[in-house]
Amino acid sequence: MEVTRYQSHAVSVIEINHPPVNALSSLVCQALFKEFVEASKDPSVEAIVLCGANGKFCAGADIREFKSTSLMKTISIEDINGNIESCKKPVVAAIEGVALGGGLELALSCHYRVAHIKAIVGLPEVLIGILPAAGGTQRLPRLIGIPAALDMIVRGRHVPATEAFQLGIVDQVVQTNAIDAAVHLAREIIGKPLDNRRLSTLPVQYNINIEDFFDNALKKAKIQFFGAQAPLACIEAVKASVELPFYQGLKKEQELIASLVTTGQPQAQQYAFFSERNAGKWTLPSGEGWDNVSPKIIKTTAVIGLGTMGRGIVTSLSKANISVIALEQDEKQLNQGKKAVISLLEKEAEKLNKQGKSSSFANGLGPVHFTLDFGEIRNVDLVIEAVYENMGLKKKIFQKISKILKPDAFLCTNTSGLDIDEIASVTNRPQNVIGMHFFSPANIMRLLEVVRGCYTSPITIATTMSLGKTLGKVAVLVGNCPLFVGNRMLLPYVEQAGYLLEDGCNPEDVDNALEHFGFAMGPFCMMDLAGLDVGWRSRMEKGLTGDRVPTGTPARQRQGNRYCPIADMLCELGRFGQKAGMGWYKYEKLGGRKASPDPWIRDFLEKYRNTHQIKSHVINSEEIIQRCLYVLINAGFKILEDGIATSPEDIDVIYNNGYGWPKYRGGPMYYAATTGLAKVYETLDRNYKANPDIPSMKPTFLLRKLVAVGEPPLKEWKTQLGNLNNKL
Ligand SMILES: CCC/C=C/C(=O)SCCNC(=O)CCNC(=O)[C@H](O)C(C)(C)COP(=O)([O-])OP(=O)([O-])OC[C@H]1O[C@@H](n2cnc3c(N)ncnc32)[C@H](O)[C@@H]1OP(=O)([O-])[O-]
Repeated sequence: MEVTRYQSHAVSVIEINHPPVNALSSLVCQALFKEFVEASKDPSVEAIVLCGANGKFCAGADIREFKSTSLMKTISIEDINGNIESCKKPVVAAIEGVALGGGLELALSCHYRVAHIKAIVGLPEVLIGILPAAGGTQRLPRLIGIPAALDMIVRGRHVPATEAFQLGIVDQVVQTNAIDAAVHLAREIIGKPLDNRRLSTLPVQYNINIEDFFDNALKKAKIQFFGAQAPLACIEAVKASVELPFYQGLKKEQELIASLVTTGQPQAQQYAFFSERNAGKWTLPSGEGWDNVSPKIIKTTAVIGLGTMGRGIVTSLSKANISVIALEQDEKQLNQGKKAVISLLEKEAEKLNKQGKSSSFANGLGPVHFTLDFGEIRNVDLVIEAVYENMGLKKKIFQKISKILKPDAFLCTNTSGLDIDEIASVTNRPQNVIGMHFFSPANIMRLLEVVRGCYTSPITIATTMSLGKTLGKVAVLVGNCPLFVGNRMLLPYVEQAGYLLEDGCNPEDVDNALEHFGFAMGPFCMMDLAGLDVGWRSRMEKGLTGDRVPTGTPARQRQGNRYCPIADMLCELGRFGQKAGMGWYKYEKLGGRKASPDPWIRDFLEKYRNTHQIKSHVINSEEIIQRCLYVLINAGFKILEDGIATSPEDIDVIYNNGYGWPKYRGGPMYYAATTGLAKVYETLDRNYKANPDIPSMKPTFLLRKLVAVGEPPLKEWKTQLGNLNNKL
């Protein structure tokens, strides 16, 4: 039964029961409508309470039912809302757990709302590419005013119960059972007037210049959410609450949602939503996986190395209230690390404070302990090594700690691309060794690549994936290969960006095209931020530049393939990016963030092209996007072929959460599917034939095969490979 009803004296309690989150599916809507009508007609019922089973009010419309072209149901959520709001008997919502999207819209149509202190409310539809189109954009501004409502709706913010009370969204916050409290309130208000509790009948109150306010909001949103259509539609809908009578406002919501669907963005964002949830459902070829391997509970941890990554990881663990011993090799670095962690934790506490939440670290370091003594980590459950990327150093540390730690402790390495098996091979428990590739800043970025080596046991995977979730990360299991998934795909993308400079572009042409596509940052801005010396050092280690390049090697060639040495040349001149005040761009000062195109670079590129007799040509944005993205996508197909990622969805989750890919485009593999695999294949094939010295352009076997079999849906791509390879 999706909806049940029972009576407590004169109060009828209607409970939504649709696990896991009581989403409003068509069946739930029909049942809710029916039960509500019956309760409202029943003469023995004098008041009604709406609630959700299993400690959750309702997470909104059932996203699984959204079809690509229509969001309509036989009975819409707004049909139910209208009925509730106009009911002559008082209706109280008892909010436990979550009241999100259609769930909050349902609660807003009730005459009163009681929330449990731990509940959260919000209208997060914007995050899945739509708007709160069941009256949310019309009722919320009438309840809490335009600025507060707009902020919640445009950002899709989750609001904790205490803040919801301050804003006036809920009438009571209780520490005990919210349903009992709602029933109690319902009894008290029987027979009392309800006219000013029906939000649709109230005027929207404001004392601001509405035209200016919405113009500014639109301008800001166009910058902040560049390219995304849903935030703009949300603003238009809230504006309609002021300009139009309530029922016309509802019509406007419907028009806006219908027009959003035609952009393809809701479909992409809903795909991203479910991909993210599926990423946690890892399964090995052996059948062992998330649903049959139990993780070990991790209570105590240690982090070795307090550089940028280590500090972020310590902060992350501490935020999750997991005890952590932070270890450094000398007093100076320990103190610097400690200062940095304190400052990060203070910022986190401030953030929580603003949300009305308390933190265990508000007045200090919470569960963090700093030490120079390896002996102190002896009894921890799990260690994360976060020293800099040097195989020799990492192996030394792993050898040492595997002798010290208790036998069942887990050993994790934070690396962005080193071989997990080589690191594991020096320990006395390779089955407990795993990669945890955090992204910088590690206390903020949501992505975590969990890297399985060939020895890693299922329980080590389960424990690390579960720890990732506890830390609030989106953990994705990947296989062990140089650079893993995200960075491996980035390599040909950055390489192409270099070739584009040789062929006639300036850095800003490439960045502008890709930022216009929706990336948070183009490749040259990204390199300036990360520091050009990082890639330079790695190329030196690989013998691509520096003393180890054999004499006589042509400047623009390595092992017979095309090579662009421009980044190396900038590094030789000390142009390391933001930290040097110059890189691909110039900056206002050392460490400055405001990039301006540098005439010096233009000059330099022109001379470079002359020296190498390169005929430049005008390159438009479309060519820039295709050249950079298609090689990145091609690398994604190779990763699937090699069994390094479980699915194209996992690759998209990695790009959406760690590489600034615009979520409204779903991710690179989803983008390839919507662009058309044949187009991607043909473009790559043509470009490869013209440039056989760029191997990353050669279409992969999987891409070719998928085109040959008629471009099956993304969910079926992996089945085309059979059991070719699986490193997971
Ligand atoms: C018509 C226009 C007006 C109305 C529009 C709307 O309401 S739009 C909606 C507006 N509402 C939202 O956007 C809310 C979206 N949801 C959330 O933000 C979070 O899921 C959460 C905070 C509710 C729970 O977080 P958590 O970390 O505790 O858990 P978790 O995230 O892992 O999810 C657990 C399971 O529930 C599933 N599932 C969840 N929600 C829905 C749904 N609405 N539908 C269907 N399924 C949903 C989820 O897929 C997963 O399934 P699985 O993999 O087990 O088969």
